[in-house]
Amino acid sequence: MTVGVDEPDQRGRIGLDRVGLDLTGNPRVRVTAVELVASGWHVLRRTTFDYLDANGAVSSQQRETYDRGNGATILLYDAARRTVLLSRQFRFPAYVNGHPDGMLIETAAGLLDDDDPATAIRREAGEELGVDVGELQHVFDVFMSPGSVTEKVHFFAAPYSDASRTSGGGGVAEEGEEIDILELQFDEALGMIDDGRIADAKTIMLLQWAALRGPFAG
Ligand SMILES: Nc1nc2c(ncn2[C@@H]2O[C@H](COP(=O)(O)OP(=O)(O)O[C@H]3O[C@H](CO)[C@@H](O)[C@H](O)[C@@H]3O)[C@@H](O)[C@H]2O)c(=O)[nH]1
Ligand SMILES: [Mg+2]
Repeated sequence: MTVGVDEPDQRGRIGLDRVGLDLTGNPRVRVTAVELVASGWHVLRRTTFDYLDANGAVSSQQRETYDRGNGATILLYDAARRTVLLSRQFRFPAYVNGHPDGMLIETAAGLLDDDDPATAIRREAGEELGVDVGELQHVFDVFMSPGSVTEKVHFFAAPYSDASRTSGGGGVAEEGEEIDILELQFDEALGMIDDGRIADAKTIMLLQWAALRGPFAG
């Protein structure tokens, strides 16, 4: 028995070595082998596939992919007061790669786990920012790092108000989360992209969407 293959791992997963073998959407691609390189909190695979190029030649290629499941994120805004509600938390991968203290300012976000995107983002907005989200606006679905990471992130926006800030937020302590809640003027948040104080992709995308086509457009 191998954990994650035929015996559930710590997150209940099996069949981790079979993902991709049944793909049929692209007739130029035929997956021939999947190797589970590492299976920890997330999963690293090395996949071998035959690739038919534009000249008609077939080559065998390998790609490593990091699979952490899919995620969702949300911009919470108050259009009347021109504010947004963001989180700040320690992100080790950013810290180890040059961010001065690893304290990243982000839109609320989380992994879907077994939920659909809308359910997951309502859960995360409550856990992280203490907001009980009403009507949701779907913005777009994005592959954030398609050369190596499988993750697709579902983007949303929703209004918030004092009345919808129903709990303290702050994250789930048992999961090691410690999240500060930041309420910022929208124009200040945009300025923080320019000077690097906001350096998270999903957050920049949602703030720029809000300025271009969302609640602060025009
Ligand atoms: N023990 C352990 N815990 C981990 C590990 N990696 C993450 N965690 C924990 O797993 C939980 C994940 O929290 P979520 O809120 O569900 O996810 P997220 O990390 O905020 O992810 C969101 O932001 C990412 C970065 O922008 C997105 O990539 C992702 O899709 C999502 O939107 C956190 O408590 C985190 O500490 C690990 O390697 N080991
Ligand atoms: Mg999160």
